[in-house]
Amino acid sequence: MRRVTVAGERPYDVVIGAGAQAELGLLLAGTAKAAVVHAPPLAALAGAAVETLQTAGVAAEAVVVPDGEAAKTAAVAARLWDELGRLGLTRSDAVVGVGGGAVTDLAGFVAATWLRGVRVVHLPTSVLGMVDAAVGGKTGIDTAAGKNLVGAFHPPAGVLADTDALAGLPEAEFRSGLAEVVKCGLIADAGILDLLTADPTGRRDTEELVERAVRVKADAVGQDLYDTGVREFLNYGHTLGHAIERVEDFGWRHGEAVAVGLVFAAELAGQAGLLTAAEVARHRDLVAAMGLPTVYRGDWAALQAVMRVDKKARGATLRFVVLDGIGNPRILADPEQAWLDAAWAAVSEAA
Ligand SMILES: NC(=O)c1ccc[n+]([C@@H]2O[C@H](COP(=O)([O-])OP(=O)(O)OC[C@H]3O[C@@H](n4cnc5c(N)ncnc54)[C@H](O)[C@@H]3O)[C@@H](O)[C@H]2O)c1
Ligand SMILES: O=C(O)C(=O)C[C@@H](O)[C@H](O)[C@H](O)COP(=O)(O)O
Ligand SMILES: [Zn+2]
Repeated sequence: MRRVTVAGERPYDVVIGAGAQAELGLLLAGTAKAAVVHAPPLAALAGAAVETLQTAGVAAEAVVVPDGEAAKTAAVAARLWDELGRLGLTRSDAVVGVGGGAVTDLAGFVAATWLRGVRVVHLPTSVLGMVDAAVGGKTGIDTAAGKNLVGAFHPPAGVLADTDALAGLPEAEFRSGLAEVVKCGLIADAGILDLLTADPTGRRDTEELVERAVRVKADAVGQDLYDTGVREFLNYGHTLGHAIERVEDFGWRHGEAVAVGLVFAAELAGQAGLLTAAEVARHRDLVAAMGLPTVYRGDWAALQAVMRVDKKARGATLRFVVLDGIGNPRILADPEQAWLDAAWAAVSEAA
């Protein structure tokens, strides 16, 4: 089993490997009650988690929420608070999130807010959840204005990334998760880029890729839980990516939108003279080889309006994560409109 410790006020481990789920009973030993939150497609895995907990003496109950991004709404959060009330969940009890990033974001947010904070343990079941969403304590839901606009920083008590769960993950979801992996490679770990260049499917080296990406995330989060410094670099590709998700009414997969956002950010850095043409091409070629989109045709004015509510914006100042050379992220504030337009042209008009 691979283990990555996330530093902080209450450090916790991300356990990665086949059978990691079995550690759930140990993690929550002595807990009286747990609510196991999951969407319908993960009923079997959630059922197994409930059984593991019951065997460990925890009165666990499954609570079903809608699948995918539809779970990340205020209405669903309110229903979940009602469920926790019905179960009588107290401050010594716990919430368990079983599923992709949408479910762990919701479960984490509800745990952060219920009684002003109860423990949450995540059992991510998608690549994206394992490498990113379940780790680091960013929790949240969407609003009409955009992605993750309501939320809290609430680190989990533990993350069990059981790679056996990936057997049932649809191929498109697997690929989508790899967008966050290649993001980590581009901002911090050339080894990830080498592995994905050798096998762009990510199938040959899945566990190593998951561990490496988790290490990149843990390193940033351990230094900057509250997103005021180095953690912002984990948002590489997300300024346009989140805007695409919003404009598409959350019908695009997160990783697919981020993939286009990575190419856009590289083009922007090219315009700013921070990346060479070859480095920009490396972004596009690798993302394309991984079967992820590099092109998006849409309403540029609408996308720019949504980007203004990106969490990195400060007042009227738009701030983008860009690379000053591969592996060297920095913030680019208020880029020239001509650079933005040229980067947009490059992702929207590409043949
Ligand atoms: N909190 C964070 O730091 C953070 C980081 C990255 C992404 N996110 C959020 O995560 C969400 C995306 O997560 P996602 O890509 O996992 O999407 P998702 O949670 O919407 O899951 C995608 C689909 O895959 C299914 N699925 C998941 N695991 C499965 C399995 N093992 N077998 C069969 N089906 C399975 C789900 O039921 C769903 O239909 C977005 O809302 C994004 O904003 C959060
Ligand atoms: O953990 C972070 O910090 C990230 O930026 C990771 C992102 O991949 C993730 O999508 C996150 O949810 C985005 O956060 P937001 O603050 O831009 O909503
Ligand atoms: Zn993301």
